[in-house]
Amino acid sequence: MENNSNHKRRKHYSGKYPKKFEEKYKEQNPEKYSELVEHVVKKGNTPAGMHISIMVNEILEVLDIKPGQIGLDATLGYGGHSKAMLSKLEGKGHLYALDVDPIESEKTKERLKKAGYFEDILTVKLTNFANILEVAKTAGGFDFILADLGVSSMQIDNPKRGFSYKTDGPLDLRMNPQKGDSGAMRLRKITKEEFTGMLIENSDEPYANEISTEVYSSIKKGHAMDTTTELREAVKRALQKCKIPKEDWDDTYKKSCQRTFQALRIDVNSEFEVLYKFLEGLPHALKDGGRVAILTFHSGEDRLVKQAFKNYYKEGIFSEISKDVIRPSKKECFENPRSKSTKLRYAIKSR
Ligand SMILES: C[S@@+](CC[C@H](N)C(=O)[O-])C[C@H]1O[C@@H](n2cnc3c(N)ncnc32)[C@H](O)[C@@H]1O
Repeated sequence: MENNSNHKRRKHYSGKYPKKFEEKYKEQNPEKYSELVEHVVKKGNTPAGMHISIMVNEILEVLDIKPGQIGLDATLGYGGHSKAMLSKLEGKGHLYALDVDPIESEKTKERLKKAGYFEDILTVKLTNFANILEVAKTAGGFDFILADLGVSSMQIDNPKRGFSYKTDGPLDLRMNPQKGDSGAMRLRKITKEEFTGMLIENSDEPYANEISTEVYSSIKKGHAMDTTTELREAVKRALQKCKIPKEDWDDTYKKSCQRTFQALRIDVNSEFEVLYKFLEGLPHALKDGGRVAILTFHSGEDRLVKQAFKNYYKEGIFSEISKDVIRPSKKECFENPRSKSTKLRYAIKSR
């Protein structure tokens, strides 16, 4: 009889289609299963392990990239925007691309290499965009800069990263899991009052006090918030005490979970602080006449960008700024629902 002890069977899932991230191994291998990946995208979903870049055409239009220019993608992610910007360089010039995520940026670097983008045209750096001035010094200033803020779909969809309340995993939420405190550690270190403040300042959470009271009474009873499920369940218990009308329950619960996880993520990754530093360095990093485009995903981020652009315009540092935010088309929102909350602003540095 044949010895099959070394033979590994693939994981089985119940039902016709895989539901869990780790079961979607075909989607995570787009080179081998390109037809399936195309099918998933056409249905308006993001394949596991992939990120669909947002407002690519609008960004290319405002950045007006010319061959030979030097550019910065401050948030490399899956590399979709980088690829689009590189194609505009037509093999001449250079693109610097930054990310803080050591896991995904390494994969993206390899993917872009396979697509023919080597170190002569592309430099990938594992660094925070708060360090924009150091990178600009090396590059000699930038003709164009893009920042697509927040997290990638690869980060959100991987339960091990702990970004989503929808799947069970460790309450991590760090874009770089090798640095700093995880979400669970942060909750252990701060007070109930600090958590309330975080929920209000970072996410405008209307049930901030109720949620932090529930979270900290659970922690006091010895139930550490170590997993995404534990935090989600604490949000649920808090809202159950708030007498929310039955017809509003699903929406309220979903939004409070989203806002709670967002608030903690912003805190864990110091997102406002690093954006502030990036915006502060921006005028010095851009060459005269250089262009910048920034995609934001929540009002706190957009407020910071809008204010900085307005100030630089008033001071004469920027010659043009977007009058209003530019939003994704209806078609894009339909094809990629994750683009719905996106706001794009651009600016041009004076000559
Ligand atoms: C929305 S995704 C970018 C997607 C990318 N534009 C694309 O086309 O695939 C945001 C990325 O920025 C990274 N990121 C977020 N904050 C950062 C920061 N302060 N410095 C560097 N990278 C950051 C995240 O790790 C994530 O990979």
